[in-house]
Amino acid sequence: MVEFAPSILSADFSNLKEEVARVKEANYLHLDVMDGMFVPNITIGPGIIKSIRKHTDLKFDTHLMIEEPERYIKDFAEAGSDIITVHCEATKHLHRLIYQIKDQGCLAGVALNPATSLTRIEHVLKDLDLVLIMSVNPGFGGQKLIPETLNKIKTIKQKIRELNLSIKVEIDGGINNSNVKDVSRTGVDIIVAGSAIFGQPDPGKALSELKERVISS
Ligand SMILES: O=C(CO)[C@@H](O)[C@H](O)COP(=O)(O)O
Repeated sequence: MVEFAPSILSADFSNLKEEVARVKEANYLHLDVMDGMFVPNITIGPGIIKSIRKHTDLKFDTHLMIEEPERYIKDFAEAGSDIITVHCEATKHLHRLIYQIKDQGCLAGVALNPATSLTRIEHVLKDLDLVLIMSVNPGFGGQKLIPETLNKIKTIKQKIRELNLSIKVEIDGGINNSNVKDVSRTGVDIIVAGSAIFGQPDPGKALSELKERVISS
C-alpha cells in the first residue's frame, strides 16, 4: 500500500498547528528544510519542527536541502524527526553522515536530484532506510513532474528487490490527481505531495482523493 507524506511547504505557515491537524490521516509529515545555498529558497529550521512536534503524532520525514547537513543532524533529530534525509550532492562524506543520522536514533534517507545517477548511492544502499527520488529540481513547490524520474524509481525498486533489502523508496515533486496513478504504478512506497494537498481549500479531502486514485488503479 502506498503511503502519503504531505509537504508543509505549501501550508499556511501562520497556522501550522491547524494545517497539520487537517492531514492526520497521512502516514508522515514531510518537512522541507532549505538553506538558500543548496537550493535557492529558504524555509524552516529545527525550531519550527520542534514546535510542530507538540501538535501531532505523525512521523516526521525531514528532508534537508542544505549544504553540509552533517552540521545540523543532532539539531534536527532533537527537534523530533523520525526520518532524516540528506542529499548525496550536499556532502563529501555520505557514509559517515548516514551513520551520524542513525546514531541519533533516526532512520536515514538519501535524496537524489533529477540529474543525479543512482550509481551515486550504490555503495551505501545497504546502509539506508529510505531513498528519495526527486521528481522536480528541489527548491520550490508547484513544479511539473519530470517524467524520466519515474524510470529511476522502477530501477531502484528492482535493485532493492534483487538485494533483498528493506528500504523504502519515496518520490517528491509535482504529484497531483492527474498523475498519482501512474506514479503509484512504479512501485514507489511513499508519495510526497505539497500543492496537491496543502495548496487545496480542504487538505484532508485532497489527501483522501489522492489515496482514492491510487486504490482505484
Ligand atoms: O522538496 C520539495 C521541493 O523542493 C517538495 O517537497 C515540494 O514541497 C513538493 O511540492 P509539490 O511539487 O508537491 O507542490
